[in-house]
Amino acid sequence: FKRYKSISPSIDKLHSELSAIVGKKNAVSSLAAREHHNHDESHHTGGSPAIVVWPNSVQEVSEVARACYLNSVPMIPFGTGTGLEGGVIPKTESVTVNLTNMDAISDLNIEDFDVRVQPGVTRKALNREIRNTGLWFPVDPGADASICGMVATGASGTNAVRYGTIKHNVLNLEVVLADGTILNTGGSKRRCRKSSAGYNLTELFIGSEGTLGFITSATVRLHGMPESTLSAVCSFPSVQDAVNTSIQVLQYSIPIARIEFLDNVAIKAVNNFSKLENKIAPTLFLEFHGSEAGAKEQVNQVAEIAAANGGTQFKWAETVEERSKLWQARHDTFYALLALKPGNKGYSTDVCVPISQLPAAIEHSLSIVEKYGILCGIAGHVGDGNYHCLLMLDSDNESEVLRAKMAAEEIGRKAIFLGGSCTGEHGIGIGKRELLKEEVGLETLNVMKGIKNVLDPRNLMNPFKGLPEI
Ligand SMILES: Cc1cc2c(cc1C)N(C[C@H](O)[C@H](O)[C@H](O)COP(=O)(O)OP(=O)(O)OC[C@H]1O[C@@H](n3cnc4c(N)ncnc43)[C@H](O)[C@@H]1O)c1[nH]c(=O)[nH]c(=O)c1N2
Ligand SMILES: CC(C)CC(=O)C(=O)O
Ligand SMILES: [Mn+2]
Repeated sequence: FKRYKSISPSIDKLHSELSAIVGKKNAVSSLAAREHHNHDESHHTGGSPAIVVWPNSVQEVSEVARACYLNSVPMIPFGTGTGLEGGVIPKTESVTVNLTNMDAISDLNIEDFDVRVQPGVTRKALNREIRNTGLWFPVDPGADASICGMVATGASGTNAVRYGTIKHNVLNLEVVLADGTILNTGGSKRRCRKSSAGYNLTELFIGSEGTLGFITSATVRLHGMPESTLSAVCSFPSVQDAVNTSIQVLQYSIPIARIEFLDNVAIKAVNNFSKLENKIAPTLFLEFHGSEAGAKEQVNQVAEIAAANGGTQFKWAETVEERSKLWQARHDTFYALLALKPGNKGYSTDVCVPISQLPAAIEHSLSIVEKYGILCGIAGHVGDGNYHCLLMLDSDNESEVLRAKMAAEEIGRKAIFLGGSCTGEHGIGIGKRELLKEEVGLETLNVMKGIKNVLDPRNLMNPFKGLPEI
């Protein structure tokens, strides 16, 4: 294989130092390793890392960080590479730290509903491991992402309306800073539901996108498995009718577990891709959790609201297999939409607005994609006010790439105008750094910069991501 040829001699020196820490086979600069770590699932592009390392323990992560710090070489944490904002893509000569070798699940406290996971543990692996305990970890970004990666991006998914986002499900984090310092954000061994002790460093690291340090373990909350689960699909005469239904469900405080919106384009795509036969219309995918009586009561209330908004009768997923097929189809919406234009890349927006502003925001988004002539499907976690316009683009077509970028920016800006955010769950990454400035304002951005400066004074943790240059 071709080894990486660095422009700076310090990279060769660093490679020897890293090999001494993690072992020769875990410090690699082969083309295959570099290319495996030069992309995520987004349309974003950039360079490849100079070296990829696979540490096996928090002590090794700390020593790796120390070596990079002393050689002033940037570091990029790598989870499972399912991110949608280019967060793992090097923008300068860097070392990528792949954390998947650290895959221990420990400290499972069934009575307290909590567990500790290292960065190599994905949400599906955790749920497999605890399946006989009656507990589960509900945060589900569709992809089988690492839980620490989900912490790093501030992820959520289809269950957030009932169980909260990752932010609501983290109790403590173990973190390694750029200079190798190891700390626990809530203090060592802390795993209580509440704490008012000092600044909330745990939340500081949630959504930090690898720019403040490595998350080397997360203590997360678990939930009791519902006694009864019912899933259904309901279609509506218009986008407004579907969205109004979800707003009213929330206004009536119905504890719905999932309420997901798909527009006509997205429904057509998932029908083709996942062999479903849904009516081509604005649609809600719904799920109800509770006791048998409780879930049925929710169903009756939501059915009444849906009918008042012109919704069809619920089409039920009757068996466990049908239910998982339905939700797999929802999780595959990204790939289903891409299959509409083979060879295209997907550019996903991720705005989140106060739920009352959803109809105006979606209507505006549709007018924007029409204005720029971009094929787009919409999928949304409407119960959270969060939706994605998945813009399909031919990355060789410069005009289309530019138009998609302008459309995404206008959609993000409108959400900010409506009191919302340019990103509900995917993060800032490479593409939304300017929008972050508009969203939080210069004063707040300056405080963020100050925090970054304290934790990473040499700007070595995942530079050119998240915060814009001021
Ligand atoms: C089909 C499909 C569908 C979805 C999604 C993806 C795909 C492919 N996602 C996005 C994605 O799954 C989500 O952002 C995950 O949290 C990324 O986790 P990875 O482990 O893959 O992080 P990945 O390796 O991609 O890294 C992402 C960022 O986090 C940093 N990072 C990763 N691990 C770290 C660690 N241990 N310490 C410090 N920094 C770390 C990286 O440096 C990078 O900046 C999503 N998301 C979502 O919230 N809701 C959704 O509905 C979906 N849906
Ligand atoms: C590309 C996006 C549509 C992925 C996502 O976040 C989702 O499906 O909810
Ligand atoms: Mn999503």
